[in-house]
Amino acid sequence: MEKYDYEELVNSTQSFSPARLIGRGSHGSVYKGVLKDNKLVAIKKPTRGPEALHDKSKLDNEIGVLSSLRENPHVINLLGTSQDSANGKLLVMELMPNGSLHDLLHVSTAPPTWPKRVEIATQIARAVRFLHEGKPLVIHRDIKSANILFDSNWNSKLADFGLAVLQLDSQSQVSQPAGTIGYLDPCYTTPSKLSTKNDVFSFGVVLLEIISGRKAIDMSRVPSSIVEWAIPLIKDRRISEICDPRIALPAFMKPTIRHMLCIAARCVSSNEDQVRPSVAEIITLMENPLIHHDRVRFPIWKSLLRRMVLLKRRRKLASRLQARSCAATKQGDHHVHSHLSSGRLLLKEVLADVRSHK
Ligand SMILES: Nc1ncnc2c1ncn2[C@@H]1O[C@H](COP(=O)(O)OP(=O)(O)OP(=O)(O)O)[C@@H](O)[C@H]1O
Repeated sequence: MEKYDYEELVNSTQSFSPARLIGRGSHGSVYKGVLKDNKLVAIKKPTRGPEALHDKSKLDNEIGVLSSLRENPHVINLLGTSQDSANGKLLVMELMPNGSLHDLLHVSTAPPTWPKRVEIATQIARAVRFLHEGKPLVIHRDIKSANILFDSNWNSKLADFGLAVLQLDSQSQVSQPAGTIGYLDPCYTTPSKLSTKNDVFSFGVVLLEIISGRKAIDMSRVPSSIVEWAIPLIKDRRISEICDPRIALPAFMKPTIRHMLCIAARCVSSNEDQVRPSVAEIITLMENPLIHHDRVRFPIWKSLLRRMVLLKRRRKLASRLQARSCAATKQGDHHVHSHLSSGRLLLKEVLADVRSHK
């Protein structure tokens, strides 16, 4: 991890000018910086003012957690830090120029396509698995669409580790429950309830958000919570009512989206131990189509039914041709008979029949 000279960061952001401000979070402001070698970076600087002390500890925590992680394609990459006696620590990370998933879903006028939504969900799940299976294990505690950012190739990465906890850290057991309303696991009520399943709950909310295009909490609707709204609809299999109405769901995507909604419902279940899956299980479910219960059940029945119908038709046709063959033999029509007995005519007719019913 690089140690940046504070003056270089000042110059790279035109003295932290408002023109370079990307946005403000709860524990700092993020600026776009252009380093001497023209490399583009994002620089997080604690906010000044009465909340500065709190901001500083969150920023320190973010630096501590990010610097303990190996590089991962779906987790924001920490490039380095800088220290200034007056301004404290600054965090330098890769620049994510395409904004957040929150903006893509709720601000942009071009909502993502259905395959893109599935890709985003899969990439976030991979990021969470990396954190949960890593050494040390990390619980993010603030998985939400505003913390999922897009790089120049529109790949998603999980960012904002201000609330994250390292499970090996003895302090982690005493952290007070924290997160964002709407994404926060209702089972996480005391410090001792901290677990990876808290992140799974938040991931489930993000899945619902990705599929519906609805905000986690929307005060203009009843119910305002996406979980309360979506779960009864999923149970009643009213899938089309959940899907983002701004973009038509193609038929070929329906089984996948139905399957993803079933995963989301399990993620937000209050039965943490038996129903809520681990993120490893979520990825297995997402990546292995054989476990796509909904996806498999209907096509298998459909194709079995279709095969039975075709088999019946073939048998009928075969017996018709058999009858014609007998008649031709009786009448001495050897031309027709030779074709029929060699099976060529039979095969041709059967194929034509099958094709006409495809
Ligand atoms: N690496 C980055 N590249 C580009 N933009 C970023 C980067 N990191 C953060 N941002 C943007 O900077 C703003 C502030 O981010 P930050 O992570 O501090 O807070 P937040 O996620 O918005 O809020 P909170 O900390 O309250 O959860 C957000 O608009 C975010 O999208």
